[in-house]
Amino acid sequence: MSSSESGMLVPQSVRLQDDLRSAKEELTQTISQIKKLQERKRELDGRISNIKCELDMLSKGGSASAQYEVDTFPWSDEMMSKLRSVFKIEDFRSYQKAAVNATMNNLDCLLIMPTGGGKSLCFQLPAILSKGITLVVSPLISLMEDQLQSMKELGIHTALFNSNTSREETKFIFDSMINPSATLKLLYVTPEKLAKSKRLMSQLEKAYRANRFARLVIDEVHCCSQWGHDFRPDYKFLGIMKTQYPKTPIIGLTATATPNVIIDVQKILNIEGSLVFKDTFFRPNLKYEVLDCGEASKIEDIANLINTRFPKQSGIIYCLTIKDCEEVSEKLRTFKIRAARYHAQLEPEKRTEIQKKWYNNEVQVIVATVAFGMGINKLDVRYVIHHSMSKSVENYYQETGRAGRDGNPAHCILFFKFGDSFRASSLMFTEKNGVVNVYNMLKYSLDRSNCRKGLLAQHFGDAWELSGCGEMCDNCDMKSSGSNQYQEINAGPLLDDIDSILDHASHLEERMTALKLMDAWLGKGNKKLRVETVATPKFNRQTCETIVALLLIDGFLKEEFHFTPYSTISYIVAGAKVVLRSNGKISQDIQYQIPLSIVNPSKAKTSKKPTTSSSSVKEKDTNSKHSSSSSPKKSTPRVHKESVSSGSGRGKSSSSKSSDHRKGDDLKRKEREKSVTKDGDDEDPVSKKSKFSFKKKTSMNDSNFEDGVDCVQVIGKRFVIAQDFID
Ligand SMILES: Nc1ncnc2c1ncn2[C@@H]1O[C@H](COP(=O)(O)OP(=O)(O)OP(=O)(O)O)[C@@H](O)[C@H]1O
Repeated sequence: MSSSESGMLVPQSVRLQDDLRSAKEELTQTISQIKKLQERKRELDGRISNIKCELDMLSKGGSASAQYEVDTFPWSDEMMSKLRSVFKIEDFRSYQKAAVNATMNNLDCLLIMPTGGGKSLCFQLPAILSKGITLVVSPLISLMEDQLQSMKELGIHTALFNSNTSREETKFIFDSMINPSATLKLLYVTPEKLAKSKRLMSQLEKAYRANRFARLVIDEVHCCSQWGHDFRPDYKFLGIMKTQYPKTPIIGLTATATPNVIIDVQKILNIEGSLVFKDTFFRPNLKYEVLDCGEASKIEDIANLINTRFPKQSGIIYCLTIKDCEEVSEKLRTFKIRAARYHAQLEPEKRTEIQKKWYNNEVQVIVATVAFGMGINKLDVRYVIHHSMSKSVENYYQETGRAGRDGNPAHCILFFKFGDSFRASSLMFTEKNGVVNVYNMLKYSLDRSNCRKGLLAQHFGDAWELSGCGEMCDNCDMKSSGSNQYQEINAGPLLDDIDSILDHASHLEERMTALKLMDAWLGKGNKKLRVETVATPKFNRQTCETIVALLLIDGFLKEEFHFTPYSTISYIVAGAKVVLRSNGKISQDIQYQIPLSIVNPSKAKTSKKPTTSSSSVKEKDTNSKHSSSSSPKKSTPRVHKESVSSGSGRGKSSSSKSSDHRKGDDLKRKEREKSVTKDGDDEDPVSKKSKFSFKKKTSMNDSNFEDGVDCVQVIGKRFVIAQDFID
């Protein structure tokens, strides 16, 4: 029986009230834990389904290509002769012949080839070899117009059907679709037009009955899937085509599709089990680099980079928002660079004019949002620079793929700053998979040890040589020069500190932006947000920011997004894995490898890599052919390791807590292989490896988070930017 301080018996009702309160508290905690565990379950379910997709594709894809590489089909001779006489192409590139043969054999197939790989030939050649009409569904009118022009030059009769098509032209097209002696071979249409035009669908039915609907081509086929990065609702309509025209073969083309996107596309198009021809994503002439930068000198760094490494050479700079785009192009002009901006808010005529000037080299650099993209076929683009990271790895791959289409060396350079990740996630969180996509991109950007081409290959489920790309990315460059020294940091105890700060804030009913969190952790900013028992970490701000970013990616922390009337704000909260940790379900140790150049710049061995500071971007002449020819000999990487048991200065329970729940290395590794999601959606991470290392940025005093959060808040005041970004 309880008693009060005065020794009097506590009435039963008071005791029951106490019990009730305590039970309610426990219930609230339990509900919160269940919520987090459910979230984790969704993450794991997603990951499992993704792995199953990959396994499924591996088992199906294998032998398909070899079977269709042969020259014994009835059309083989004519195919080779038309390839040479009409297209003036001597021989096929890999997978082209197999894809042409498969579609000529009336089989449904998906062709995944890198940008500039030659996908168009795989339906244009069959179109002239087949009787009847090939319908090409393509997402952009400008892209269709380009193809129309090039088909005209090759003497292939092609038409485009859209809202501008005149009555006479429409009549001609519809007649040609059913007339056995018509010469029209290719008909281009947008998915929107196809979905809307009952007349076209009805005419297709007539053509089908007359055995004249030869083939359905779906360009940028990844747009069918909501898992993809460019989902277009009207692509879903294409699902009925197989039901309506079962004997007409479908060929879908894309440069970017992860295994689960491919499986999803097959389901949507009702062509499950179709052949999948998947070429390597490797573009040997592209060199990938990531440069850390501070906001202050970013544009100046880009200008210096262009003026020193790429004087007078043609390039593209991608920006996250229209405002960035305007600002960058304007500033570049002050550095005497002929730059022009390109975004969705410009009038179509203006956009065409800028594009033309760029094609003619009157404009050297196009500074663009994602609005500048599909169908860009300028061969001599020597560099694609990203002013901010892309919203997904798929976007990044597509955007960088516009470089070096002539096969000569070209550079893909990403200027990275953590704050950009928060800008991107705040813009993307309303999209399905939006935050996962941003984190995959963040992961790619942060990775300073694995081959970048390997990371891309892994993302797209492509086979990859573990030995790396041979100095065609900065990470392989670093390895070969022996300068990838790193320090191993156990972020487990640091996470305990961060968790305490977040807990404290939640008791105060304060939401923590990344900036507030960093400040409270580093003993700065609002005093009431600091936690007495949390000592200032021993690391500099950049190291701490890096650790927070890694904890976000690994699911120990999570972003939550809130709308205000003017902005969308990202707040940091504990992630699902924090509950698993405190229940001893996963190891308390979280090991990260962070380069000495960040953790301890004075100890870091100098890399041959350039940094972004204005003075140091003047680097080797890259006009030369592949850098491998001029690069120094490979040496065994000399890795300097320093182990740090805890970055926290306080004696808090961290180490004892760790040992209580310590699990095997295996479990730890497995846990780190899982990606973080916005609302439990699954996605396979860019890299399944958990070791990260990072290189020095321009200024140690820069606060990346500060910039990022500010931008997030400002962005909301300019809704048009979010619109453009999505556009
Ligand atoms: N077998 C070949 N040999 C030589 N050149 C080829 C071959 N196949 C295609 N090409 C050329 O390669 C260039 C790129 O082809 P295409 O535009 O079809 O690429 P793509 O895969 O559609 O690229 P994107 O995804 O960027 O649209 C074109 O100039 C085309 O003529």
